[in-house]
Amino acid sequence: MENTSNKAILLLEDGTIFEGKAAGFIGTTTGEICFNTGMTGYQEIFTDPSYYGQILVATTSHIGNYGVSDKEVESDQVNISGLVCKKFSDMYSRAAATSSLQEYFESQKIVAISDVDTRALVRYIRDKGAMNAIISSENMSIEELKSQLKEVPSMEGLELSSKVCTKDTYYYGEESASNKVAVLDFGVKKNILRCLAERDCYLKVFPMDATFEEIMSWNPDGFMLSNGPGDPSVMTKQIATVKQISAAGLPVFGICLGHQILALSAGLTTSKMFNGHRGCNHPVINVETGKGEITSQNHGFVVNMDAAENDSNITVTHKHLNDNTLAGLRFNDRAVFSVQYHPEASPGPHDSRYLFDNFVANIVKSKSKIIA
Ligand SMILES: NC(=O)CC[C@H](N)C(=O)O
Repeated sequence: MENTSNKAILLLEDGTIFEGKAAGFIGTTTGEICFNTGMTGYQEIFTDPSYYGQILVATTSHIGNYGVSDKEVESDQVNISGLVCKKFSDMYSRAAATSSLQEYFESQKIVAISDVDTRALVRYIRDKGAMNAIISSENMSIEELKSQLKEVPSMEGLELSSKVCTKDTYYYGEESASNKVAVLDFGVKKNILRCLAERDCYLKVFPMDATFEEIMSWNPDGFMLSNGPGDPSVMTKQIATVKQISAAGLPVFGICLGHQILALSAGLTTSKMFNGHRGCNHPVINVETGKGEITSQNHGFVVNMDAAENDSNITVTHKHLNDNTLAGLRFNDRAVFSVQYHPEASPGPHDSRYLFDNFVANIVKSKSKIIA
């Protein structure tokens, strides 16, 4: 059934329908539905590679009102598969903006639906848990959309990093910097690279299937394991490479998917959460210092707490204060640590930036030991 109005439909896997208005590119899109509670930073969210394959519901009521800017991207493309929002602004107001969100979505073929009761939708998903969904602004036949939706694979068991990670190695930062960090790219956010380069690090970014030998031949001083989309438990090859990396005796820092892969490489397990954590005001406690941190988060899987707490070589360093899930860990016998959240968060919060300082301090310490 062709759409002759500007109507759009959001259909959830369990048959629930939300109606709204077409925004962005006119078309049909599918993915796992999730919600982000951040009040700002929509362009950084849309371009975060960890959102690949997901339909995002923005709980903040205005999207598009400050336009988009070439400088506020976490990667070179929009990675969400679609957007659901309340008000999709036709107008934007900001001197630094380079175009409107509508133009940006049209150019990247991103389908959106606006004028949805996002409060009701989020409450619904929160009660029912993560599920797949389809948005269409071109086809109004519920039966056709239902059969298209049935073909969409579940996020559980899905490897998605290969869709977004670099295909070729590249360098980032100043070659004259004091520290060489090898970044294993599972879908890295640009701000992770910026945070390291700002701290006197020269980076070589490797594709996710790079071997340990290839990475070591660059002679790095430390390793960054990046964020990324999909289910970490099926990334067998990367888990094995990370096991070799963490045994190399050099400092390692893992963020989000990198944290999960590091945990799996140590024999811990991960599970799919009923609802993920996505927003920029997630409270975490640093168990070792007793200090609270407000963090930006975006994850749908989590490292299981019990096995981590019972592992004699692992210390759980951070916990999420809303649900007590594992938010950070370190190895007891080496300078290897990781967090489930985003210390590189842009536009913020910046409470956890100290983790980059700790990582670089570990590198400096490890180099001085090697020289001594
Ligand atoms: N931001 C990330 O790296 C996300 C990790 C993983 N894909 C998850 O959803 O839990």
